[in-house]
Amino acid sequence: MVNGRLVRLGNRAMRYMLAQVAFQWIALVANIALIGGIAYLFHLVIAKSLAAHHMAIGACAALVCLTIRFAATRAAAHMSHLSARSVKDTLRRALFDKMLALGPAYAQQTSTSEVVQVAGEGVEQIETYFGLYLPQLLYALLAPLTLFAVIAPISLPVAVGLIACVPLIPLAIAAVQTIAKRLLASYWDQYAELGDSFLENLQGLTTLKVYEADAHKAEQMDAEAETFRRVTMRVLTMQLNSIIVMDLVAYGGAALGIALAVSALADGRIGLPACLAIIILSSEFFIPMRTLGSYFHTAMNGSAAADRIFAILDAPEPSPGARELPERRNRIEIQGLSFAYTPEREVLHDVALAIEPGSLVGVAGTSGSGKSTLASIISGRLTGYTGTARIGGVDVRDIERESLARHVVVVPTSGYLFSGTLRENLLMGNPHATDEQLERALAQARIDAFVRENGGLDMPITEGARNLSGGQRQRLCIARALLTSAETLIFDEASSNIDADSEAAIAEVIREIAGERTVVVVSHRLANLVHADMIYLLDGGSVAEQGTHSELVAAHGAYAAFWRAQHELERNVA
Ligand SMILES: Nc1ncnc2c1ncn2[C@@H]1O[C@H](COP(=O)(O)OP(=O)(O)OP(=O)(O)O)[C@@H](O)[C@H]1O
Repeated sequence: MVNGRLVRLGNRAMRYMLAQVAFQWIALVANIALIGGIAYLFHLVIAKSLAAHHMAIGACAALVCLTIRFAATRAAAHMSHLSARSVKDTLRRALFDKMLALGPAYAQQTSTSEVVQVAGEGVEQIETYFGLYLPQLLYALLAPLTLFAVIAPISLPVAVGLIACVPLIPLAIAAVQTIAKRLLASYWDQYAELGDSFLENLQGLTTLKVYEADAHKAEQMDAEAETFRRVTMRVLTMQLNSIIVMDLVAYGGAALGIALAVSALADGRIGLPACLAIIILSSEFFIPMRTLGSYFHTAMNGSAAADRIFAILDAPEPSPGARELPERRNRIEIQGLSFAYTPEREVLHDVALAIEPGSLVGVAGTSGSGKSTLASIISGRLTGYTGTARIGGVDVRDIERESLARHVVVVPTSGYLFSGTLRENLLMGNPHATDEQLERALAQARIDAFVRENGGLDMPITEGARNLSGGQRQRLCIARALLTSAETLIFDEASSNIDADSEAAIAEVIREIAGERTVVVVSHRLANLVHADMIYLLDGGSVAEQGTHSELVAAHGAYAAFWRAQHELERNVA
């Protein structure tokens, strides 16, 4: 009934929870005092000794009790809010820290929609667990014991009869718990699946429209939504059924208490005022347990959401390196490097290569040969490799993350530009850059004229940079990369999918910056590598050939064959 790990995580909220229970208990005591007072006045009425001053004292006492009850109930609600807020804060912070700790490789451990779901809806569900369920669990233990202590001196058999029924509710809860756990795990699976499809279809909506596949995808999503609806209904049915069982126990128990009190009255063991007090208090006996039962289902949902959060929090993190790299002249050296995304298939085998500081190195190969994987290893995004990948003599895994990020910058096929102004996007490369430096980088990336004509550094960038062409976007990303002080720039197919002018401009930039910095160009298009000091040709995850362009062409091997084929194709197209 209690998720130990979740409770430990919400440790900070514990004092609010205890305060909440204390306030609930004070409200209960005020209620008991009020009922006791009413019973006493009733006793005076029966005894025909009720005087005016009794009425006045009674009214004052009732007012005090009601005020205390009201204030304590309000304070308990406030404590509930504080503990929920503290837990939400802790959980969201833990998830956020985890994402940062996983770094750029987080997508290998979890999906974006899963993180969004658990951090949003999942954490909200856990709020109920801490804000309502756990305090109620404590209160539901405390309240019957308190009432037992009050009723026992009046009538021990009635008190024993009432308290004997109380454990039936937790027993009913425990009975449904196993079913509920299985059902809720399936509920969250379906929910995450639906979220994944929704996000993917939304992101690919244009493609779906272009290929008129949206109707088919809509049907698939309808089917998934229907499965989710069914599992939601099963969860609700289970919850309603168990609430009925708990109601039967709660109201049956209260009825038993009333019956016992009336029979004690009939036998003359208690008087009418005591009987009246017991009748009112016997429902109080079960209300806390009954309320606990109704919170239980939301709490179970929160507990199931917590399991998903823990799965993310438990994802193995790349061990943080601590070594700083020297600012300049770092040689990149790879030896016996192998890597597999999944145990069944190795995508890099025994790769060996060296990249001299300030050189221009090309990595060529057909699609799927492992070029981007190699780039990701050098930039520290993939860490689960065997063999060595060293920068400046230090294994990439041992380099402190920020030092590595300062040293190696990857310009991917389509870099991300954020909505805002161009200046804001460029300053990500170097927050201290002056306008002059920004303009110089734009000029170096051959995009300055376009920027000048479109509002300069304050030109707006819309969401997803949709107001720019692919080539413009790419050149702006290159300008941003140039603003960094990174010694090594890796262009991973940075000029694919763009117009010929942009491609030529990017090739020129790359040649210009080589020498000042180390440049690695990953490209399946060999024309981009002609000027490289060294080219490595990957084939099926291994280095098949290496040398300069002219050496490789002269060798008449696989590179030469690719070169001739690409050359031929481009001439025919032209
Ligand atoms: N995240 C991943 N999970 C599993 N397999 C992957 C993943 N990324 C890449 N692969 C596989 O690893 C192999 C190498 O992929 P990689 O992207 O490094 O090739 P590439 O040479 O850069 O290809 P391209 O030129 O098409 O970009 C491919 O067979 C691919 O299917």
